[in-house]
Amino acid sequence: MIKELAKPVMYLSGVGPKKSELYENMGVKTVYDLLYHFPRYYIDLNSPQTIRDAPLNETVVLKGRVVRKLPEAPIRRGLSVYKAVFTDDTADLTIVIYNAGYLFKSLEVEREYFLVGKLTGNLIRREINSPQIYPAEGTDPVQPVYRLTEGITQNLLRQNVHAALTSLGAQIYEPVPAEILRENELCSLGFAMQNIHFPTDMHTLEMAKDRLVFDELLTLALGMLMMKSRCREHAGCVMTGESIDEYYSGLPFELTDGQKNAINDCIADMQKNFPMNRLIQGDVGSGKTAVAAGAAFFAYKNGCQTALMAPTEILAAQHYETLCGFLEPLGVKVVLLTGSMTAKKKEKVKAGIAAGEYSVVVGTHALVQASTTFKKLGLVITDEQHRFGVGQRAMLAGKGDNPHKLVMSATPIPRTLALMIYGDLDISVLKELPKGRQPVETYAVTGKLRERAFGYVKQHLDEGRQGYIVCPMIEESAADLQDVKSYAKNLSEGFFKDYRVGLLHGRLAPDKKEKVMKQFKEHELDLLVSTTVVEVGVDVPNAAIMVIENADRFGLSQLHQLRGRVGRGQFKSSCILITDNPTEEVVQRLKILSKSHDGFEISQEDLKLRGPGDFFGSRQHGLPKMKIADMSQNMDVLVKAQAAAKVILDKDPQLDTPQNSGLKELVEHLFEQNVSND
Ligand SMILES: Nc1ncnc2c1ncn2[C@@H]1O[C@H](COP(=O)(O)OP(=O)(O)OP(=O)(O)O)[C@@H](O)[C@H]1O
Repeated sequence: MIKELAKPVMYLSGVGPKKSELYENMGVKTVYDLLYHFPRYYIDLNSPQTIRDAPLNETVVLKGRVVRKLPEAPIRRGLSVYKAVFTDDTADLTIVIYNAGYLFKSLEVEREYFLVGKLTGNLIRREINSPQIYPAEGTDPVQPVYRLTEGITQNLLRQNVHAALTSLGAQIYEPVPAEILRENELCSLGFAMQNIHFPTDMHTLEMAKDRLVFDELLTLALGMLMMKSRCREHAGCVMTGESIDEYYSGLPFELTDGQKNAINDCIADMQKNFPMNRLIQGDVGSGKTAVAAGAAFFAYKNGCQTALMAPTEILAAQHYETLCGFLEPLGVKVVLLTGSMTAKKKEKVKAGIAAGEYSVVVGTHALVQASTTFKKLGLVITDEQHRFGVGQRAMLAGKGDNPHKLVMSATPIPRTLALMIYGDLDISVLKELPKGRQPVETYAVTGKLRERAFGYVKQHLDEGRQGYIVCPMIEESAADLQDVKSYAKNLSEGFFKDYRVGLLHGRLAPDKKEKVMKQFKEHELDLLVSTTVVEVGVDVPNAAIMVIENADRFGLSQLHQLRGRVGRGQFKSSCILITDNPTEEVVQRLKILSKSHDGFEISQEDLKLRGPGDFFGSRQHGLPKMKIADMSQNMDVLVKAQAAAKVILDKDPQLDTPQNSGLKELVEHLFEQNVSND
C-alpha cells in the first residue's frame, strides 16, 4: 500500500490527536481506514421535489429561497425557536429551527438553499423541522451520509475525507491489472474513491460502487483460491472413460436431466489430471444420492475405492442401504462403518477396507480415524459438508493420494455463499425434482388449531400414510429432553393412542435411533415424534404429513429441510407449522414457506431476513466480513471476480510479482483483519 494510505489519520489536516482518538472508536486508524469508511447512504440534491407536490410525513429534498425570517421566539430559558418562511414559487413552508441560532443567522433572505428533512403539517400550512440546509450554490449535488461516533459530525467527516483525497491527489495506487479493469468495464480506483464519497451524480456513484464491490470480491476470491491452490496439484487417480450404462439400466427409475448432467460433470472431472472438487447442490428430495452412487460406480470401474461420509449415524445407515440397493447387484461391495459398531466389527470392516475388499465405504466421522486406511481411495464424497469441520474433510481426503472430492449439499446454499465458502468449487445444480412429485402444501396456524392439525394427521394415518410431529427441542439439554419425552407420551397415550407412535431424539443411543428409524421405514410405526434429528436426508416416501411445533424458532431454510421429509413419494403431502407467537414478523416469515417451494428462493429470503452471519453461521467458515459487497446481491460480480482472480493467479500463483504487490496487500489486509476480529 502506498505510504500515504498507511499514515495515521492524525496527520491529516483538520484531524489531530483528539479527533484521531474519536476516529479510533469507529475503527478508523489510518487514511486507508478513513477512505474505506464508506457512506451509509446519499442525499441526492439533483432532483428536488416541489413544495406543492412533496409528500407529507416523509423525508423530502426541496430547493427554494428564504423569503422572510421571523423574530426569535424564546420558549423557556435556554431554549429558543427560530422560524423562516421558504418558497419555491409552487408553495410556501415554514422552516423551524430549535436553538441553533448560529444556523438561523447564517440563512440569507432571497438566497437559494436545498432543504432535506421531514415535511409535516397539512396542505395549507407546511412545516419542516430542523432540516439539513445546504446553499444551492457551491454544494456537491450528492451528499454522503456516514455512520458517526460521538464528537465526529457529518461535516467534519466530509472535510476529513476531502482532505485525505486531496492529499493523495491523483496518486491513489491502482492494484488491479489494467486488462482486468478494461474487460470488466471498471473505473480507476482514484475515480472510485472520489465518487464513492463525493459523487457528481448517481451514475458516477454506481460506477464507484461497481469498482469497489469488484475489488472486495476479487480480494476475497484471490484469498480463497490461494488457500486452495494445493487442490490443483495432480490427481492420485486419473480415471478413464469407462461406460456406466449398467448403472443407468439397473436403476428403478429414470434419472432426471439434472441428475444425468451432474453425473456427467463428475465423470468429466474425474478424467482430468487434477482432482475434482465439485458440489452437487439440489433441493430436498432431488435425488443427490443417485448422483453420488453414479460417481462411485465410475470410480469402481476404474479400480478405485469411494468413501462417503455422512453427518449422522441415521443418514450413514440410510445411504448405506440405498447404495447397496443401487450398486450391489452390479457386483460392487459396499460396507458401513460407524462409531457405534462394536470394536470387533469395526476392526473387521477396517481390515476389509485396507485390503481393498470393499469398493464403497459409507460411514460417519469414524471414517476419518487414524486407524482407517484405504487400499486405493479415489473419490471422497461428503454429505452435508457444512456440518463437517474443514479439518475433518481434509483428513478424509488425506487418506488417499489427492482423491477426487464430491460434496452433496441438501441445505440449499445460495450460490453466492457457496462460492464464498468453497471458493474454487464447481457446482452442479439439480434443478428439477423427480417426476410425479407434488409440492408440499404448507399452512401456518396458531396453537389454538393444534387439535385440528392433529385430526388432519389422523386422517392421513387412516389412509395408510405415515407422519412426523417435530417437537420443540432446540437445545439438547436434560430439561428439554424431559419435555420432549412427556410431549411424546401425552400424544401416544392421548390423541394418538390408537396408533403406533415412536420417539426419536439426539440423545438416544445410536443403536436405539437406528432401530426406531428402521421401524418407521418399515411402517412398523405410524407416527414419529422427533426433534430436528430428522432434518437432513431422512427418506421415507410413505410419510405424507408433518406438523412442526414452535415453527417460529427455526430459520426458513431449516423449516424447508424439515418439511422436505414429506412429499418424497407419489403421495400428496402437507406440512402444518404451529406457532404460539403469531407476531406480524413471524406470520410474514412463515407465509414465505406457504408460497414458495423452492429451496434456493427460500434461502435467499433467509439470507435477507437473517443476514449471512446467521445463515448457518457463515462466520464459522471463517469468511471475511464485507464492507461494501452484499452477498445476497452481488453474485454476478462474484463470478466475474473469480474469473479475474483465476487469470491473475495463473500467471502469478502467490502474487509475488511487483505489479501484484497491491493486490497481495489487500488480500493480507482482508484476511488478517477478519481473523483478528473473530
Ligand atoms: N429420478 C428419480 N425418479 C424417482 N425417484 C427418485 C429419482 N431420484 C431419486 N429418487 C428417489 O427420491 C428420493 C429422494 O432421493 P435422495 O434421498 O437421494 O434425495 P436427496 O437429494 O438426498 O434429498 P434430501 O436432501 O432431502 O435428503 C429417494 O427415495 C430416491 O430413491
